[in-house]
Parts: sequence; C-alpha cells; structure tokens
Amino acid sequence: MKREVIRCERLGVEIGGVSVLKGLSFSVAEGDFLAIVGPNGGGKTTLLRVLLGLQKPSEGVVQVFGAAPGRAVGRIGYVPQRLFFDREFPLSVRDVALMGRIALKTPFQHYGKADMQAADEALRIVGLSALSNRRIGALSGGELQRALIARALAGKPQLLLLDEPTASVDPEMKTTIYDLLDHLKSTMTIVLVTHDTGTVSRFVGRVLCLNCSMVLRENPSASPCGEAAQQVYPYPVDLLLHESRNPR
Ligand SMILES: Nc1ncnc2c1ncn2[C@@H]1O[C@H](COP(=O)(O)OP(=O)(O)OP(=O)(O)O)[C@@H](O)[C@H]1O
Repeated sequence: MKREVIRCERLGVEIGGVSVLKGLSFSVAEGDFLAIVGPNGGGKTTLLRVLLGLQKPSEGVVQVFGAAPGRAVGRIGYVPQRLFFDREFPLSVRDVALMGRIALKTPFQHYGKADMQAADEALRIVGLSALSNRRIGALSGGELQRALIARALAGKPQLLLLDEPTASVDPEMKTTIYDLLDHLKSTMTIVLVTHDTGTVSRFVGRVLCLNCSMVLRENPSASPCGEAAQQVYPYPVDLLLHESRNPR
C-alpha cells in the first residue's frame, strides 16, 4: 500500500472571521499528482499555506508526512503564485536555485559542494543551465517560473506544491512546464493549484474542486452544466469527469 503524504479531515480555515475553507476532507498518497481547481478566492492558496504550516486551521485534522504541517518543510518544495522582488537586485538564477537548499542548512552554515551540485542539477532539469549566471530580473516570465521550480527542486523534495505556475506564461511555455511536471511525477508527489482545468486533466491523476459550484458530468456535450460552469469561470470551460456521486 502507498504511504499517505497528506491527510485532511474536516479541515476548516477562518481568516479575519470569514470562513475560507469548511469541512474539507481528502488525502494524497505517495506518487499522486493532484490538481486543485476552483474559482478565484476559493481557498486554493490558503490550502497550500495550511500544508506548509503557514496558516493555522480553525478546525479539523491536517497531517503532512504523518506529522503536523510545518514539521516536514525540508521534504517539501514550494513554488509560490507570485514573487515580489527588486528586478535590479544582483541575484543570479543560480543564487535563486540555491535558496532551495536553505531549509536543509543550519543557521549561518555556508553552501557546500552538495548544495551547488543540487542547484545545478535542478537548473538542468528545468532547462535553465545556460542562464544560470543571468540576473534574475532579466528573465522572461516563463524563465522566471522555471527558476522558481528549480529553487523548489534544489532541496530534492518528496512533495512538490505549485501555486498556478502557468499563470501569465504563453501557451508554448505552459506546455513546457506541464511536460516538466509530467516528467517529475514519477519521482515525487505533486499538488498543483491551477485554473487550466482542460489541460491538466491530461496529466494529473485526480482533481480536487474547492468551493466549486460547477457540476461535472460524464457526458459534457449532453449536459446543460456548461452554462453553470461558464458563470463561475468567465472564459472557455472544459468539463471534466468527476467520480463523486454528489459533486460540489
Ligand atoms: N491574509 C488575509 N487576510 C484576509 N483575507 C485573506 C487573507 N488571505 C486570504 N484571504 C481571503 O481568503 C479567501 C481565499 O483566498 P485564496 O488566496 O486562498 O484563494 P485562491 O483560491 O487561491 O484564489 P485565486 O484563484 O484568486 O488565487 C479570499 O477571499 C481572500 O481574500
């Protein structure tokens, strides 16, 4: 039987007195590739923050690698939705990849040979070796996303959490990033927050819908639910198979 990597039972999160997530139960096993979809403000980033131990649940049980969130940071790679930084800051692509090793170091410990090798290997995997000395502020949007994925991979994670890594990149770069994740899925557990429901259904094993009001059916072309989905998402919608008998 596969090891359980994530377990959420009746998870509830309130922020500023407002319920963001309520009664959420799901689990992720080792080697799973799970996509999390849902409308803007549906709580997707909040869920990742809970898994990282950055947001406290208000109710329910959450375990990551069998322990409380935050206890397994060194085993998790995280690609955030946004990175705010000074584009003029003299930080190279390799420096950014090396940051992925920080969680594995003790305070004030310098990077060693193993850290350099891990960073270079991560840059090779994402196809950025040739740009490793380039200033991070001089990268294109798609290159920056791949640098952030390299940073997450440099720590050699067992679980990779990605928050909309294909937002604001062109279709060709989206394909590059999904091909990369498709390649990585045989070596680690992946949880991907995305709005690309149509595209990811080709790559992922399961889809978790957070606060979705759309109904997903077996034969979308014969179903009126496309109209309902269209009201949730103001752009073209692909309908997915959903295994729940009572989908939400
Ligand atoms: N620090 C905060 N203070 C107040 N409200 C917050 C805070 N963080 C999140 N929220 C609220 O929680 C809700 C869920 O936010 P979250 O970022 O998790 O949604 P999301 O599904 O990731 O959205 P998107 O698809 O737009 O990225 C939103 O209504 C948001 O405004």
